[in-house]
Amino acid sequence: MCRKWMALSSRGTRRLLDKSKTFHVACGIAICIFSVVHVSAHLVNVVNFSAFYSEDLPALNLARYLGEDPRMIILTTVFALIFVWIMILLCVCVWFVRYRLSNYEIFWYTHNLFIVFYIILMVHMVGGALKYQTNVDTHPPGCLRPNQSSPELQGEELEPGNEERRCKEEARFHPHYPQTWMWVSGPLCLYCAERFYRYIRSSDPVTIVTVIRHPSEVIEVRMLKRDFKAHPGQYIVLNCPGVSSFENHPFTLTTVRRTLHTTPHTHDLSCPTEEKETFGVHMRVVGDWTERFTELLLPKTGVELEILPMVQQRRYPKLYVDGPFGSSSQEVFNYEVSLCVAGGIGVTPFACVLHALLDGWKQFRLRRLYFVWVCRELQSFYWFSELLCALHHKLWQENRPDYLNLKLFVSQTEDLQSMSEEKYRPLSSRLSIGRPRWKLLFDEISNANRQKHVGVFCCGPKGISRTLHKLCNSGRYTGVTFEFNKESFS
Ligand SMILES: NC(=O)C1=CN([C@@H]2O[C@H](COP(=O)(O)OP(=O)(O)OC[C@H]3O[C@@H](n4cnc5c(N)ncnc54)[C@H](OP(=O)(O)O)[C@@H]3O)[C@@H](O)[C@H]2O)C=CC1
Ligand code: HEM
Repeated sequence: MCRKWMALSSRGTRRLLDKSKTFHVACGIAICIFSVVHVSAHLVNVVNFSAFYSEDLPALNLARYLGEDPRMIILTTVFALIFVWIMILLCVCVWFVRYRLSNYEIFWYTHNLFIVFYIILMVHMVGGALKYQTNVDTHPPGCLRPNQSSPELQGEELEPGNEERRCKEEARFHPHYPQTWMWVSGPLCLYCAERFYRYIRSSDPVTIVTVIRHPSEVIEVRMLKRDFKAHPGQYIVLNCPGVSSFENHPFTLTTVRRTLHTTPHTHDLSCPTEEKETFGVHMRVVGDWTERFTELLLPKTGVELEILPMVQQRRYPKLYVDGPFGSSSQEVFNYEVSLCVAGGIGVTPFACVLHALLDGWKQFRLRRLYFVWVCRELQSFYWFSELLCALHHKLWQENRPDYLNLKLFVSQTEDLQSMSEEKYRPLSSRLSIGRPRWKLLFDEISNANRQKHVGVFCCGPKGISRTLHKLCNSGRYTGVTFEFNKESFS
């Protein structure tokens, strides 16, 4: 979960760590499974301590007397109580993960109990229940005490020369040195350093400069922040205390830099591809956080577009930004051929990619981009219609019409209008009805790009990424390799 360190890592490491959250969940579940095994072993141990209470070696006992009720041992010894608490904390930590999407705060509060979990984990050996013998040489296991006779000799005295079987002194024991902290402290320090760095860096609020209401319940927020640097495809995490002090929501950067035209659909956009201090995100207003956030930004309905001169900054809500963090769509440029598939607002990670190409496509390894965008309504394409048309015209002017292979699909066909404005002809002529036929698309790409590695990037409803992931791994395309890169925070 050290997102910042990962954003600094090399491309190969980043690809490896791209599934960091999935890996974290797998580790979390493994921690739960092995904690159950570990605690069960302790419970069996507690029963053994009670059943095998030793009069000879009192230092080894945990029970106070033979046959003591194991439950009493658990409730009255520090070490046993500790592992009961660890399990309670772990169950709370994990149980509330299910509320992460519906009520982030419950998740966040309970999940941060991991700090207490780790502290107890590091000290849980201090009870000293498990010991090792410190004088095996002077009291070898099985040696005979002064008043003890050898069972084999039936009570007869040891003949001379056999004395070495006698114990030279009483057995001495010492609790094991607690080692848990050695295993846990490294990663924990790394994570604490990450959280501290993120806290410092996100502590000053951003300045909101523009809020735009787009069709299909999407708003765009443009912000200003000193020393903010980002690469195409990265994402930020927004926190608006006016909505919730602990909810942090990830949004991909779709940066704006220049002034807006009059209507909300046309704006000249550019992405953080050079020293820019402004950045922006598009967010679909679904769910309690985005709805409440939108009310704070645009309280009056019907306000389409609001650019306030800096001096007249309306009292927008305080907004804090954590990030930017790396994401897989940064890899789009590192393939010769890439396929970007966006479903609905899932287009946002690719908006930055398109901006970067508009700013200067020649600088990248990428030589051909297949861009497929599926939306429910025609209106949604207006979110980035200017950008798509600008890139299309630029590539035609620079005599590279084959660089961008654009396909738009509108899946809901009732009361369909067309994109009638002349300037959107490049889009309306590439618009199809219904969902894409993925196999046909992959056949087309594989026939046109023999012996190539094609980077497949997807952001949108899970159904799309599952279908594409399966196609990439289907092995049905000889002579071309499709490498799947999933984009998601959820
Ligand atoms: N960086 C990130 O991780 C981001 C992720 N997202 C995710 O992207 C998604 C986009 O949400 P939203 O805008 O509401 O998308 P929609 O639910 O509006 O769906 C977008 C389009 O995808 C189509 N679609 C859905 N499933 C398939 C499929 N299996 N094959 C082909 N087409 C399909 C839908 O067609 P139909 O109408 O026929 O269902 C629809 O036209 C969200 O799940 C969000 O979590 C969003 C932004 C950023
Ligand atoms: C001992 C067990 C666990 C510990 C110590 C732990 C710890 C953490 C930590 C430190 C974070 C990072 C929060 C951040 O920096 O944003 C985190 C996030 C997360 N954890 Fe766990 N976790 C545990 C178990 C689990 C399990 C079992 C699951 C799922 C089944 C899970 C799901 C998540 C998710 C989804 C996130 C991402 C939160 C976000 O990005 O908003 N965790 N966890």
